[in-house]
Amino acid sequence: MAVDQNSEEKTALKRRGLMFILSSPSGAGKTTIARKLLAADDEINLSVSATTRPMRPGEVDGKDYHFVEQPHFDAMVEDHAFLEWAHVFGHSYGTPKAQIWNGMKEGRDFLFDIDWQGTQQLNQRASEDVVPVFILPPSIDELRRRLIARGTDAPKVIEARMERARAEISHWSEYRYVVVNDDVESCFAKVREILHAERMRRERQTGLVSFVRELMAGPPPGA
Ligand SMILES: Nc1ncnc2c1ncn2[C@@H]1O[C@H](COP(=O)(O)OP(=O)(O)OP(=O)(O)O)[C@@H](O)[C@H]1O
Ligand SMILES: Nc1nc2c(ncn2[C@@H]2O[C@H](COP(=O)(O)O)[C@@H](O)[C@H]2O)c(=O)[nH]1
Repeated sequence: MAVDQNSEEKTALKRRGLMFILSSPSGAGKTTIARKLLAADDEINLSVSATTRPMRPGEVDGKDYHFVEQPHFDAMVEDHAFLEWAHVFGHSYGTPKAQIWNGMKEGRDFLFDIDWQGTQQLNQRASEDVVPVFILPPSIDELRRRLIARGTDAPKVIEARMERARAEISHWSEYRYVVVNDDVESCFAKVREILHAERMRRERQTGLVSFVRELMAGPPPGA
């Protein structure tokens, strides 16, 4: 029977999907980097969280978040519908399970914009598939400037986010990668390199063992 060499190789080198997490104190720029990654990379999908916080101008329900009322969120917690969930800045946020589990099985990658609490929970559930990246601001003053310049939050909300920033940053060492977002383009380039390198990890290439076995079983050199 004729063997399609190309399709056989594609099957052999198929890999597991990964969970690429971006965390940072609010305003450091993870959403900015996440959007650039999604625009540049066809193979990564955004994990769309559910949240009880009000929608910001420009946000789209179902695209940026699933905006839900608290009783709806609580019912999803009861139904174990979240992979992880947490209270952040007085609101509830969670990652719906179904979209991720099904996609991961098909080898798709997901991008998560979640905090350290969610990262800890995902690490407990699926540490082998998780790639945690922490984005740091170049300084605390610059973090405040960015939150103000974003213009999406009232001064009281900005102060609450600033007060929490140090607590968020204290979790930096729980992440495999840490990148300072001084310049957007250079931060984005580093994050993209991390994604590319993680995709190539031996453990993620599920068909590698059989591929190498077949490679070694071939005729010896010069035969
Ligand atoms: N390197 C940078 N230099 C200057 N401004 C930046 C940089 N990166 C992001 N910004 C700006 O800072 C603001 C905050 O960025 P962004 O919304 O991406 O932060 P975030 O970490 O996702 O915040 P949150 O956790 O609140 O969602 C935005 O107005 C964004 O355009
Ligand atoms: N643990 C989780 N944290 C999440 C999730 N979705 C977003 N977040 C984090 O919340 C804060 C605030 O986000 P904002 O959009 O209101 O500014 C930020 O740190 C996000 O990373 C989630 O599903 N789980």
